[in-house]
Amino acid sequence: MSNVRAKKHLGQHFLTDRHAAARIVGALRPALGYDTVLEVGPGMGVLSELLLRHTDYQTWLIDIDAESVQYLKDNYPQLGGRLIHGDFLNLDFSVHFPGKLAIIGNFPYNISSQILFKVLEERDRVPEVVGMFQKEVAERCAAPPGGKEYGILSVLVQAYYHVEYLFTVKAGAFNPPPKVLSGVIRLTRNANETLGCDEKLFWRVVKAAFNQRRKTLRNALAVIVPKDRMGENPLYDLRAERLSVADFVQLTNDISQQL
Ligand SMILES: C[S@@+](CC[C@H](N)C(=O)[O-])C[C@H]1O[C@@H](n2cnc3c(N)ncnc32)[C@H](O)[C@@H]1O
Repeated sequence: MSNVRAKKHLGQHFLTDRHAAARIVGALRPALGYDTVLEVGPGMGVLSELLLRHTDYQTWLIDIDAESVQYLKDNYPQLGGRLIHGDFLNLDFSVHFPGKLAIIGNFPYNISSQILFKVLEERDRVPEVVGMFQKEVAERCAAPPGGKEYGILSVLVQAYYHVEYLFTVKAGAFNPPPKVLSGVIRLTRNANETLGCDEKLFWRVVKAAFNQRRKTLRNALAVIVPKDRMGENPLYDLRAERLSVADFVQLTNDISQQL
């Protein structure tokens, strides 16, 4: 079977380091309460092969690339309808996945943020994510308040998931090698399903706060609530990067009362 030709526009860098592949797959914990694992972007199946050895969950694959899908069909005929040719970003979860599922992947780096936002949309059916991203993106997801990596992605991901940075993977572990380092992270859904505030407003507040991250929140959030109605909450005198998720929840509740 000939190999899949790597296509740059689809972010195709195939992992050749089997030790790293085993660590990624080994980071899944089906005991968290799922019996399905969806791999996004399986390519030539370096992770899929390991996933398919497990009997405590059922493995599904989705890849946008017709050549990869044909390769996987030829090599893993047992997958049948669990191999989807399509765009993960347009996947309708309710069609295939009535229950909870974990998501895993060595994700295409050109659409990292969109993948994370799709996961956030589906957060109530996705208790766990194990994934490889460009190292900077993985670090942004895990970043604590206070630093320059801490931003919209950090707050929104951490609002719903506990984030662990697991390990770094060098460029030489791939064919062709990417220009950047990669980082593997694990996300575990928080026990609390809701944040304790108006969540739509929370998202607006977080985005507005970081859109003008050099300003204090009193200035940055004036697009949502007029300054003269902001009250005395001392959080308004800080910049976005100083606030924890709990602070953003508190601020959202404060703003809700003023609107
Ligand atoms: C970095 S490669 C990883 C391949 C393989 N998992 C590995 O580790 O060697 C990313 C894979 O994602 C696929 N891909 C790119 N965009 C996608 C999308 N929107 N939906 C599903 N798969 C996508 C590519 O075709 C490619 O197979």
